[in-house]
Amino acid sequence: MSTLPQISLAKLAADATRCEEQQRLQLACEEYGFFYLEHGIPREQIARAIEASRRFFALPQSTKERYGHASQDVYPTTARGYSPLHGEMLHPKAGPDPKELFDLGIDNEGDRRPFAGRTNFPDDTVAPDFARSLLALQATVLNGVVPQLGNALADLLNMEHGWFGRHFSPPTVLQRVIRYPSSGGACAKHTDNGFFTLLLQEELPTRPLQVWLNGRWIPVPSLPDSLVVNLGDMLQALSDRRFQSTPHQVVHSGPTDRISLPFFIYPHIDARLTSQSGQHTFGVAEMMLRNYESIWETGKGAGRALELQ
Ligand SMILES: O=C(O)CCC(=O)C(=O)O
Ligand SMILES: [Fe+2]
Repeated sequence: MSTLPQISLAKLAADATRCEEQQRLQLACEEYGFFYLEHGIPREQIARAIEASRRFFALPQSTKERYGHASQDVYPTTARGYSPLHGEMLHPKAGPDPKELFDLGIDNEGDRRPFAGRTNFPDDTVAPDFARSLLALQATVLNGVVPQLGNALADLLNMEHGWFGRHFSPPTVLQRVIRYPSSGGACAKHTDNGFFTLLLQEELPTRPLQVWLNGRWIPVPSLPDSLVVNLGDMLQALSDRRFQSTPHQVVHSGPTDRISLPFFIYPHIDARLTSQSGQHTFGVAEMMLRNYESIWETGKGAGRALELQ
């Protein structure tokens, strides 16, 4: 059993249930900052991306490193490609995380803005179906989940009609594939810096993802046909701290390694947003670049990591 709220996209969409589901969503955002979302994404599509990712991570280290940050042609280069075990540090006290990962985004050729442009992927001869299955999953998530949830959140913030479409067309997307080794994988405590994160995780007997709520760590097991949503620092700022960007961590060991597929959703890269009260204004590119500098250059960790014990 899980103690996190469960929200249904279908109920948010249907006239008969929308109002009640919006109220439940509001409570989830204000009290938890974390909830399950029943999504309707075909199970086979998720399984296909996880299988292809497992095959990629099983390649020789030297092959995977051909697709590392140095090979990527986006700014910053740390926003794309392969990062080995202990490559990223989310909290300085914990040190580099025992996990390996591959980052991609919206594959828009020729876009030279920060966090945009094409990923240097292994092709099908090297990692069969890796790029295709991940980009197909991205299309499903961007069409079938992001606008529906984004509009519901904008309504709760009393933003004007069309606000979400105006500031998220297209969103900035950092899509990640993570492998936590069975011998002990982890992702240190942090908050996510973006608007919201959608996490698809494998169903495992263990409960590696944990959320910091009311002074203790609460496990967030995978539930069938649901993804986990957590709110990020940008949404917390935009709601004048009414919505919570909740600290979380991963501690994994078990019979198998663990693959997780987070989608970090940010507004349009050129957007400048002002909170409901007018108290907080921030530029998206500027805030994202500051977070990347904190993780990859100054070693201060992700999101509000330094504020956390
Ligand atoms: O792998 C997970 O379950 C969560 C990872 C996470 O929190 C992150 O990468 O920001
Ligand atoms: Fe996170």
